[in-house]
Amino acid sequence: MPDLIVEGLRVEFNGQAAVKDVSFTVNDGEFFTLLGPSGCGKTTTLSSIAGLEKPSGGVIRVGSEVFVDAARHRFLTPEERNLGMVFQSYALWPHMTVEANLAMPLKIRKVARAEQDARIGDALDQVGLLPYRKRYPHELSGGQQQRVALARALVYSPKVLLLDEPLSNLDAKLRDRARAWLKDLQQSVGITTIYVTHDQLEALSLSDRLAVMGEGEMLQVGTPNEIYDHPSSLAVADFIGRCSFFRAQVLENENGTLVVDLLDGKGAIRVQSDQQFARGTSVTVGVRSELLKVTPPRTDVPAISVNAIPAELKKVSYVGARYEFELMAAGQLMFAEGDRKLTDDQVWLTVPAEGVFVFAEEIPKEKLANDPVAEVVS
Ligand SMILES: Nc1ncnc2c1ncn2[C@@H]1O[C@H](COP(=O)(O)OP(=O)(O)OP(=O)(O)O)[C@@H](O)[C@H]1O
Repeated sequence: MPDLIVEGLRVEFNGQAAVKDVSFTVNDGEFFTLLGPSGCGKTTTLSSIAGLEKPSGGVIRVGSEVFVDAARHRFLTPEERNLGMVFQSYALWPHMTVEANLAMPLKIRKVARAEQDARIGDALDQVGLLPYRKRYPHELSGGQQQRVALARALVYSPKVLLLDEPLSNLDAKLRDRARAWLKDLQQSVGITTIYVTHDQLEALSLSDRLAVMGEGEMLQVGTPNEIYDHPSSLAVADFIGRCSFFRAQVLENENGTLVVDLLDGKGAIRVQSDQQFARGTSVTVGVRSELLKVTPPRTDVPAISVNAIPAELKKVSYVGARYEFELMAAGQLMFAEGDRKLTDDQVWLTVPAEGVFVFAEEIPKEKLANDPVAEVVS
């Protein structure tokens, strides 16, 4: 199956751009995810590929076939594109059996009766629902209905599969199982898939590559590891995983080691960075919560690490296998994790020298500790 190419996509609603100059390529057989907060333009991008929105700019191609070329006023209809689609609401026809639901797209495409039966059998087998072909949707669980919706999207061998938050109606446990099952199915069918979600766990676990979107733009495209370990901006680091941020100023920059002064007068920390910053540059240091270490006040931390700073423990949450901590340190609200409960108010927070991010960007105002949200949390 061919690659999908989106170039310079722009979509406007009432003169306002919901998608601005978005470009990406999805490789043959790849599971590619559009990830981002609500309203950032994921569904609009997917709908433009499906032919449900009419872009005002850009080109969309699958292999050599041009679906959209806005400058030339070329827009194929959804039917001409032959793409499989599954949305949040499965939209099965309630008065039709499972097999009748699957037969519908084949009838529309005028597939011969004998072939219809064979294809329906194959598609139901793929999703593990062959024995359920005579049932009606209300006789199936939510997860099973979701599988029928997927079988219906696969039954006519589409070029590309488009999935918009297809697991969001399932409860947490079922969702975990459905995620594993969906990945296996996609790999066994080998179909190029574009998946839309705002759930980062889903995106990281399912995708070969993903695109993080923000306010109608592409912020970063990469593998889950690239995006988690090397976010290109503060916004991406903040959206993926849980990150704490320190405002700092560069004191020294030698051989890949930065010494940065925390701006609340609590001292300096040393971090590794392959980026060059001039002395005096204002930077933001980002640290993943799982890398921040919290230790009780009795521990002689300064002897162990130069990167230990005093912190005030604000909140402890038990989340099963571990504890999550919210702390105030260096004038900022911080997030950390640990396997032991802590009860002291005053603790040490150790920042690792490696694996941190240094951005030449200011922390957005709403992230600062004195904003109303942070105050409510503390
Ligand atoms: N038909 C429409 N008319 C006007 N504005 C729209 C329309 N559809 C979407 N928008 C606006 O375009 C922007 C992008 O919407 P879109 O649905 O693509 O976001 P999303 O990232 O998929 O969000 P969510 O995760 O909440 O589904 C939003 O600001 C939305 O309000």
